[in-house]
Amino acid sequence: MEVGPGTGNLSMKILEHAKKLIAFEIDTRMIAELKKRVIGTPYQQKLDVRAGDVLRCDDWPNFDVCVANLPYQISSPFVFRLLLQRPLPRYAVLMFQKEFADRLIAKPGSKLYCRLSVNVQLLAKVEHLMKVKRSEFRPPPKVDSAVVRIEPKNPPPPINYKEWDGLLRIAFHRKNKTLLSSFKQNQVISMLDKNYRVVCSVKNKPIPKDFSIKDYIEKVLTENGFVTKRARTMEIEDFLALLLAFNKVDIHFA
Ligand SMILES: C[S@@+](CC[C@H](N)C(=O)[O-])C[C@H]1O[C@@H](n2cnc3c(N)ncnc32)[C@H](O)[C@@H]1O
Repeated sequence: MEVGPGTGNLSMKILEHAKKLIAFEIDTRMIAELKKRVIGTPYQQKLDVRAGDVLRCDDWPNFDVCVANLPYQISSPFVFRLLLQRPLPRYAVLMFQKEFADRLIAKPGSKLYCRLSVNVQLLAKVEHLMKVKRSEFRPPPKVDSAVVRIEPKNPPPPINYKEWDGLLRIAFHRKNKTLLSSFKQNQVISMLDKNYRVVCSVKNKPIPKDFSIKDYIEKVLTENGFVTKRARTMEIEDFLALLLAFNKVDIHFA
């Protein structure tokens, strides 16, 4: 599958090697151009062009490899849509704006390490393949690009993704602060208090009169060695351990 065949040569190159290419394209002129290129050639049978917004298409067809020269504004939703695809594709080779690619592959301790890095690396192995300088294009765009290989982990980790992302949002809100300070924000406290009370009422678990979610959270962080940890240096395994520690005592993020 390719997103946006456009007038570039990417689709033609894929058609040389692929058994079949399903290409999504939003621009009708691009669709006409691509169809014109294959008409009467052996590639015509291999090509299936789907008109419309790839992100609005609810049922992507099954595919094993995805190759796309993406419009950069849809990079993030496209990657997550790809990682939610079932059955999982074997891998994707995608071109992104360089800064976005750098965040995808960033490791703990790097300035660029962020929620995006952790979320994608939880679900996939991400590898930088090559830089593509702006001067390689005519006319040159304003930004450099990079090609990245994304190989989804199969099977995917058994995790409640909403819970996971809820935890990361708090931890990365200020990624240089300690977790203790991130979890002491009023908004965070009131959200976690609300969630805790819902869980307790569902479980018929009594809540002591002098209960303080703030103290409860601090206790979990302390007992599990997370009080002074900072999101920017935490490994995926650390976040998984933290989520487990919170969930064990009925603190939930979604
Ligand atoms: C960066 S160009 C790549 C063109 C071509 N693949 C190439 O390599 O030369 C991105 C293409 O994606 C198309 N496009 C933009 N947003 C899209 C969307 N949401 N769904 C499908 N195609 C889209 C644009 O019309 C454009 O043709």
